[in-house]
Amino acid sequence: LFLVAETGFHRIYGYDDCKATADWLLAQTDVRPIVGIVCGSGMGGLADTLKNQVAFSYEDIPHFPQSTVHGHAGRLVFGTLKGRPCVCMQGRFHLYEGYPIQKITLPMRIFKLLGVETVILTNAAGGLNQDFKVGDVMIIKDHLNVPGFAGNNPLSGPNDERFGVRFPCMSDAYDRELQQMAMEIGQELGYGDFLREGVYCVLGGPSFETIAECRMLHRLGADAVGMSTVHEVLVARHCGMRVFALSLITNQAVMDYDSEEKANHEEVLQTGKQRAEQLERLVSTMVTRIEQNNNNDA
Ligand SMILES: O=P(O)(O)O[C@H]1O[C@H](CO)[C@@H](O)[C@H]1O
Ligand code: HPA
Repeated sequence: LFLVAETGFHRIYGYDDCKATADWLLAQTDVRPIVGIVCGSGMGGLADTLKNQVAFSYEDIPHFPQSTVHGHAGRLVFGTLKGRPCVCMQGRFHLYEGYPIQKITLPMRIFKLLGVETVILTNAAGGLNQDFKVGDVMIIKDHLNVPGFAGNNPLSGPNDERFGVRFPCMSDAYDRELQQMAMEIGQELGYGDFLREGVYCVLGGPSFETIAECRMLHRLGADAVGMSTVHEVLVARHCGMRVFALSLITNQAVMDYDSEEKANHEEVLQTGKQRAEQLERLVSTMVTRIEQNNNNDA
C-alpha cells in the first residue's frame, strides 16, 4: 500500500488525467465557473462567501494533491459570487510539501478544462519594500521566479500543445486591466491607505529567509517574498487564462541584524484573519466586474 501511495505521489498527470478530473467535477455540479480563485494562507474564508455551494474535499477528487499546511483547508468549492459562477481552492499546494512542481499546479489545468477564463490568486507574503506595512495588500505586477532560475519550472518536461506553446511569454503574466480594476475598486471601497503594487518573489521554502537573503531580494527588485503563486501563474498563463494576483503583507521581512522580529506562520495566519473581510470584498467586487470571454487573445 505504501508503495502505491508513493508512486501516486510522484506520478506526473497529463492532459487526459486533467480532463478526467474536470469531467468528474462537472458531472457533479451544475456550476460552470468562469473565475477560479486560489486562497492563500489564512485567507480560506474567501471560499465561505460563495453562495449555493457544492464543495469537494481534495481527498475525494481524482488525481488531486492533498493539503498538508495549517491554514489550507483542502476543499474545492463551487458556487456563485454575486451571481457569477466561481470555483475556489480553499487551500493550495507548495513546493516544500514535497510534491513534484507539476502536481502543485495541476489545479490550474483543471480550472482551464472546467471553463475558467480568469484566475485570481491570493497569498500571504513577507514585506521587503520598506514602505510597506503589515496588513498592506500588494497587487502583484510582476514576479521573480527564483526556483525557476535553477530549472524548477512547472512547464519543464514534454510540452502538450493542447494546453499551450513550448515557450510562453511572461512579460504580460499579470493582466494590466485587472490590476487597474483592483486599484479602482480598492479606492472606491476606501482601501487606498493599504493598497500597494509590486513585485513578488517566490522561494522554495519552507524555511523563512535569512537577513542576507532578504537584503539580496530587495536589491534585486522584489517588494514581497513568499513560497507560492508563481508556479500557478506560469501554468495558468501557459494555457491562456487571465491572471490577477495579490499578496497580503502578513509580516515585515527581517532586514536588520538589530531586529528582534522573527518570521512565523502564526503571525501570517493572524494577519490573514484581520484583513479577511476587506480582501473578500475586494475580490468579490472584482468578480462582479470581470467580463466573460476576455481571454480569447491569450
Ligand atoms: O503563499 P501562501 O500559500 O499564502 O502561504 C505563505 O505562507 C506560508 C508561510 O507562513 C508559506 O506557505 C507562504 O507561501
Ligand atoms: N517569507 C516567505 N514566505 C512568507 C512570508 C515570509 O516572510 N510571510 C508569509 N509567507
